[in-house]
Amino acid sequence: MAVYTSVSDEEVSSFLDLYPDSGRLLSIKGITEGVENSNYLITTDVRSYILTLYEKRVNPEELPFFMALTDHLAAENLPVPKAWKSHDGKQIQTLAGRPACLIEFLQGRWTPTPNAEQTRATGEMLGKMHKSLTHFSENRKNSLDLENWHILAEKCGFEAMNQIEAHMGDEVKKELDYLDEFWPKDLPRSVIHADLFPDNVLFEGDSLKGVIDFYFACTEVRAWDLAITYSAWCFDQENHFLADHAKALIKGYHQSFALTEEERAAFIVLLRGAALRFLLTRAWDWVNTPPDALVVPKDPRDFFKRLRFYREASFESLGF
Ligand SMILES: Nc1ncnc2c1ncn2[C@@H]1O[C@H](COP(=O)(O)OP(=O)(O)O)[C@@H](O)[C@H]1O
Ligand SMILES: N[C@@H](CCOP(=O)(O)O)C(=O)O
Repeated sequence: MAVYTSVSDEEVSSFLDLYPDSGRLLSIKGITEGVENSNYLITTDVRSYILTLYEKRVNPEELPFFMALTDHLAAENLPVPKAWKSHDGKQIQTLAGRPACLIEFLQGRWTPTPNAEQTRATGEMLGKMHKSLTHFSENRKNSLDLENWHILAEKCGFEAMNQIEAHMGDEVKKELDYLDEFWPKDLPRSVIHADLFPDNVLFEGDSLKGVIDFYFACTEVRAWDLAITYSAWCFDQENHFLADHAKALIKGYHQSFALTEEERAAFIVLLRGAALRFLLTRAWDWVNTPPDALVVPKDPRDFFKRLRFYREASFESLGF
């Protein structure tokens, strides 16, 4: 579920009046997918829109960065949703007491079980975004970097993680020590998507129609974005490694952008960092989401299993 803030027909009609040629409101439908913000599908007699109301996890001061990022990628014909501009040129408004944007609606649907061709297409699109972002000059600090993984792990509690699954907390502690020692410091950095999971990529058949949800985008080690995407796309729902998906993802990425030798050499460390980052944010939500909450927390054990897989993996088995 992700409809935290309710809006009335009257509020949305007045909101649409702020935008040129937005049309007459026909319907408002709350979108239950997603976890961060409230999203509505708005249909008018002219077109469809996504109305996003930003909830507590997005800092309103950072919204201009996200708008500049999607404007930059869209200007290079990449399929990302731009925020519409109101009569007075503003992309960010207030609605129902929350910062709000009217976002371009993209066709397509996400798939929970992507095939190898969809995975290749996603790698190719990630490479295109990375290429485009080599000349994007804005920056945003990663609020979920190695330093913050330490803080999050302490806040979660190693014992609480051991309760989620035996040894989870102990292994997280060891992994943090490992990453402190080996996390690469000198790899190329740029703005990255940082959350390119299957639920953020829209397809019609195998044709990639859109990339959404840039609200974790930040300035980071660029190849870590590929490691995050790999960790999200190259395992099945029982967390078995999908070697054909891994090969396809890397092949697709190389069709539009190249990894350096140093990035390839560091890739297992980057994968371990990706698995730990999602293990920790999920563990935090797991222990802090009340049982009666409307949002179902995602399972941290998935990334515990993937982390264990990476610790045992050889470079040759990774699909390069
Ligand atoms: N621009 C868009 N075009 C079409 N559908 C979208 C768009 N943005 C979001 N959606 C739909 O809304 C869902 C939740 O959006 P998302 O940005 O992932 O939310 P959250 O930030 O809360 O996680 C997506 O899975 C998708 O179905
Ligand atoms: N991709 C993350 C959760 C972030 O949620 P999103 O709905 O904004 O993509 C995870 O799977 O842990």
